[in-house]
Amino acid sequence: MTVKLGVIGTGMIGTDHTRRIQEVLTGAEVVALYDYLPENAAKLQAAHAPGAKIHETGEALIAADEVDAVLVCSTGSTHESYVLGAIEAGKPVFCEKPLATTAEGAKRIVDAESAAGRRLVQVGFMRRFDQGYNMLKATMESDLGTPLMIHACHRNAAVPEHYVTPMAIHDTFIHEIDTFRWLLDDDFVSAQVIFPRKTRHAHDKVADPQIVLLETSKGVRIDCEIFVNCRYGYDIQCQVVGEEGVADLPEPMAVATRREARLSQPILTDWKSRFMAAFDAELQDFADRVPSGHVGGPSAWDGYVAAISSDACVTAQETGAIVDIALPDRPALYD
Ligand SMILES: NC(=O)c1ccc[n+]([C@@H]2O[C@H](COP(=O)([O-])OP(=O)(O)OC[C@H]3O[C@@H](n4cnc5c(N)ncnc54)[C@H](O)[C@@H]3O)[C@@H](O)[C@H]2O)c1
Ligand SMILES: O[C@H]1[C@H](O)[C@@H](O)[C@H](O)[C@@H](O)[C@H]1O
Repeated sequence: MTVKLGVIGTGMIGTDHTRRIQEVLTGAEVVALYDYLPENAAKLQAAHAPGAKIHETGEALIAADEVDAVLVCSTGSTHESYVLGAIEAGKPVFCEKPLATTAEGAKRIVDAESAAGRRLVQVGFMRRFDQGYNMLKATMESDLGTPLMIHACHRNAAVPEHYVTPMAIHDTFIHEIDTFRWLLDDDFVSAQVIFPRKTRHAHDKVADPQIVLLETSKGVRIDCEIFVNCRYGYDIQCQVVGEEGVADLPEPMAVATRREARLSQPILTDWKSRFMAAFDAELQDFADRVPSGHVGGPSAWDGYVAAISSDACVTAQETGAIVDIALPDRPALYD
C-alpha cells in the first residue's frame, strides 16, 4: 500500500520533507499541498511533486478523500489549528516542532487526542531517530550506571535578524528539552538561564550565548550552552556523566585529512545535513504506521511537556530566577 500524504506549509522544511518522501522513503507519496503563499506551493509542486493537487485551504487538504495523513510544516503559530483539524478528521498527523506555540494550545491537542482514544499525532523531534543519540542512550543504559549530570551545547553558525532572545528557547533549545527527557526518561523540576558576555557577532535583539541550567525530578543536573552565532558551524554536543562512567554523543562521520602540516576534519554547517538520516527515519516510521491508524515516536504529550518546559525557560530568561516546572498528570493514552 502507498500511503498518500498531504503537506501543509511548503517553505524550507515542507520542501525538504516532500523531497525525502518522493525520493528517499518507501511506501509513501505526496498527493496534496497547501501553503498560505500559493507561489510557495507551486514552486514545491514543480520541483518535487508534479502529481500533487494544490488545495485552496489547509482545511480542504485535511478533508480531502485522497489524503490518508497530514504533515504540518507551516509556521509554528499555525500548527495547533491544523493538528486539531486532523484529529477531528481522524487522520494521523506529523507536526513539525513546536506542537503549539503555547502550553495551553498543546494541552488542547492532548485533550483532543485523548478524547479520540488513539495516538494520531507525531511531533517532529527527529533526534529520537538519530543513530548517534540512540547509541548514546544504549550506552547510558548498559554502561554508565545512574546518570548524574549532562553537559551539552547547541551551536548554530548564525541566525537571521528575526531571531530574538526567546527563540533561543522556543526554536532552538526545545530540541534539547525533548532530547534530555528522552535520554533520561525523566522530567524537569526547575530551570535557570544565565547570560555570559555577549558575542559581537549577535544582532541587538538576541542575547547570545546563553546557558540553561535544568534540574530533573531524579536530581540530574544539566547545563546546556546555546550559542547561535558561533560562526564556525552547526555543532551539537552532549556528554552524559554517570556513576560508572562518562559517554559522549558521537561526532558526525567525517574524513580526516593530513595536508600541509595540518590534520583537519570538516564540521557541518546546517541542521539539514547534520540530521538528514534522522529526518528520513522519523518520516519513514510515521508513514509505515499510518495504515494501522496509530502513530509512534514523540507524542503530543511530549510536545506539551516541551511547551511547558520551554515556557519556564523563557520566564527564567526574563527574570533571572530559578523557575519551578510543574507538570499535570499524564493521560492514560501516553502511558
Ligand atoms: N525539526 C527541525 O529540526 C526543524 C527545522 C527547521 C524548521 N522546523 C520547524 O518547521 C516549521 C517551518 O519552518 P521552516 O524553516 O520551513 O519555515 P519557512 O518560513 O521556510 O516555511 C513556513 C511556510 O509556512 C507557510 N505558512 C505560513 N502561514 C501559513 C498558514 N497559515 N497555512 C499554511 N502555510 C502557512 C509560509 O508561507 C511558508 O511557506 C517551524 O515550525 C519550524 O520550527 C523544524
Ligand atoms: O529551526 C532550527 C532547527 O530547529 C535547528 O535544529 C536549530 O539548531 C536552530 O536553532 C533552529 O532555528
